[in-house]
Amino acid sequence: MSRPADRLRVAMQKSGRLSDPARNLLKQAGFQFRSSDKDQLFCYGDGCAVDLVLVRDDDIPQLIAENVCDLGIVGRNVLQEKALELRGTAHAGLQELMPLAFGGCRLSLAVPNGLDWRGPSDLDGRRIATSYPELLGEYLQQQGIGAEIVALKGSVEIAIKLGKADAICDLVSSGATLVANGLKETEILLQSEAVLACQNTPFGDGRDALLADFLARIDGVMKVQASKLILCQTGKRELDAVLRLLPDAVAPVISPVWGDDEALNVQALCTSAVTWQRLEAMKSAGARGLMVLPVEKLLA
Ligand SMILES: Nc1ncnc2c1ncn2[C@@H]1O[C@H](COP(=O)(O)OP(=O)(O)OP(=O)(O)O)[C@@H](O)[C@H]1O
Ligand SMILES: O=P(O)(O)OC[C@H]1O[C@H](OP(=O)(O)OP(=O)(O)O)[C@H](O)[C@@H]1O
Ligand SMILES: [Mg+2]
Repeated sequence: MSRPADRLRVAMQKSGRLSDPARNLLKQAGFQFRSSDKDQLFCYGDGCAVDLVLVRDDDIPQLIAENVCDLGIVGRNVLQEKALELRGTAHAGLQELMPLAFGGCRLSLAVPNGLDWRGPSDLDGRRIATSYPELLGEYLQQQGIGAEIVALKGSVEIAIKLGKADAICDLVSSGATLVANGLKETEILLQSEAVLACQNTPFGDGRDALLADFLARIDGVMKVQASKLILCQTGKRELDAVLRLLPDAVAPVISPVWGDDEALNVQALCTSAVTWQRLEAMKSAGARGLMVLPVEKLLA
């Protein structure tokens, strides 16, 4: 099915963990839609050439692979599982364009608490329940482990109690579900988060320019989210030590303090986390009057 060359069609989860953050991201990037009703499954862009398709997250990679949608916001776990499934078919070629810093979780192996875990080879000849048979299969192959994969759509943790499996491979975030089921995490197969996905070949029409603009805006929002402006004062002798704690600062501005020849003002735009620990370290290094401000918009 061919897509109109003058509009981008973006697939995202209708309702679930990724829906609200994905909507917010598009909103922050200035994309608005004619309907904000969640039951409206196709939302036309309002004053922009981007339309939304709201679906189950599992369907997003296939919709992109089949050219029904141009882009998708989906977990890396779901994208990579589908990409492996489509390997060698006419619909291969899915790619991750950009991580989006929400929906963080990991795909992990877990075994009963009581089991003495020595390493992945303990799984040789065992049964492992999972909703990610492709990712698990690839891992087992790489590790040279001969285990049986028991594919389940959900509630994977119960498989051991039901006698269907000896271990599981499932998503973990807080770890509470594992604890509640008497399981312990043993190996991480994949660190996941929501990503922007598309095909790995250019559209070859007007959508390439639309995609470049779309990515520039999303990238701008991601940078603003990560950016903080730090303001402080320090002595001339302490300046180097303070700046060493700001390795991510983009061209810090250093200016004199009126009426104090020994003091300097420091203004630094930081692009990674500004934690309390970092501020305390700066204070110990000689920074005073530390202030951290959010950044609303950035135009490079
Ligand atoms: N604790 C978690 N458990 C599961 N997924 C998580 C977790 N934390 C983040 N995620 C991410 O959120 C994505 C969507 O999770 P959600 O539970 O909403 O999916 P779902 O139940 O399959 O939804 P759908 O109805 O769209 O199929 C996951 O694929 C994963 O990338
Ligand atoms: O480490 P935690 O924070 O406990 O999160 C992990 C759990 O969350 C997900 O299940 P979900 O609640 O989506 O149910 P489902 O697997 O049955 O869809 C996942 O499949 C795990 O069971
Ligand atoms: Mg799903």
